[in-house]
Amino acid sequence: MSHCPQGASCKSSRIATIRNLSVQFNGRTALDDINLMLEKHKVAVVSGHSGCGKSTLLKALNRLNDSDGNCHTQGDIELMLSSGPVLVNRLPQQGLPQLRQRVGMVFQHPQLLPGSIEDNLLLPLKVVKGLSEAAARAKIRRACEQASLWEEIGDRLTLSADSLSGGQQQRLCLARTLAMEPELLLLDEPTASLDPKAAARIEQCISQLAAQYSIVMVSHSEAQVEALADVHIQMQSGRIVGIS
Ligand SMILES: Nc1ncnc2c1ncn2[C@@H]1O[C@H](COP(=O)(O)OP(=O)(O)OP(=O)(O)O)[C@@H](O)[C@H]1O
Repeated sequence: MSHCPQGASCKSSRIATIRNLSVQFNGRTALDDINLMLEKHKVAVVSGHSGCGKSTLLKALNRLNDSDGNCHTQGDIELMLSSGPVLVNRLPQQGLPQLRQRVGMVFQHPQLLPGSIEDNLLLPLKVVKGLSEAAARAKIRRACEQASLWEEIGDRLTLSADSLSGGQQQRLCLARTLAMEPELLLLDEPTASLDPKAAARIEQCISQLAAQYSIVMVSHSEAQVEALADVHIQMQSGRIVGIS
């Protein structure tokens, strides 16, 4: 990744600038000429009908669409990270693990690794970040606290992650992502598979995290848009049709 030569760009209030972004899968358009600016430390909520391109837009920000060999992306995404500006679509393959640390993602359904709660928290820190066991352990409590999970799991870290409730599993995924210290947090319908009480816990976390992170979140819930969105991005058929 390129480094900012102490330029004003690092101090930009913008976390992402998307220019003329189009994405096709197998030649079919999923995103069509998206232009968008996202501000730092704001929550942008993306909504729109099923299949309109919301997840594709999120995944474009950390090049996750690339994992599908039939995906073709055009246009530019510039991220203003603490290390300097990064042109996402021009990063070589070997830059992607670092990009995905800086731009963390939580998916609709909890994506747990097989193993214990602490395995889930420690493994990415050790394998992806290359931290020692002690250094990795030092990070997990804070991440769990940020995800409002520590009180519930702090004394049972060695239990299987499968033993947690759906809402706890999703907050574990959030904690695992936060432990990697991302700058931009992508949340793809993080409450979709949860009951209202568990969803409310996650919403509470998100509103607290907003002070510290730049967040782009997909939601179908008008109440969530109302409660969480600094910016509401409405999509239709691969295009942005409203920003409010
Ligand atoms: N890996 C893929 N391979 C082929 N087509 C894909 C792939 N990912 C997405 N698409 C297609 O791109 C379009 C946009 O999909 P996307 O998942 O971004 O929609 P979405 O708005 O997030 O939908 P939902 O609300 O149902 O999750 C859809 O037509 C979808 O079928």
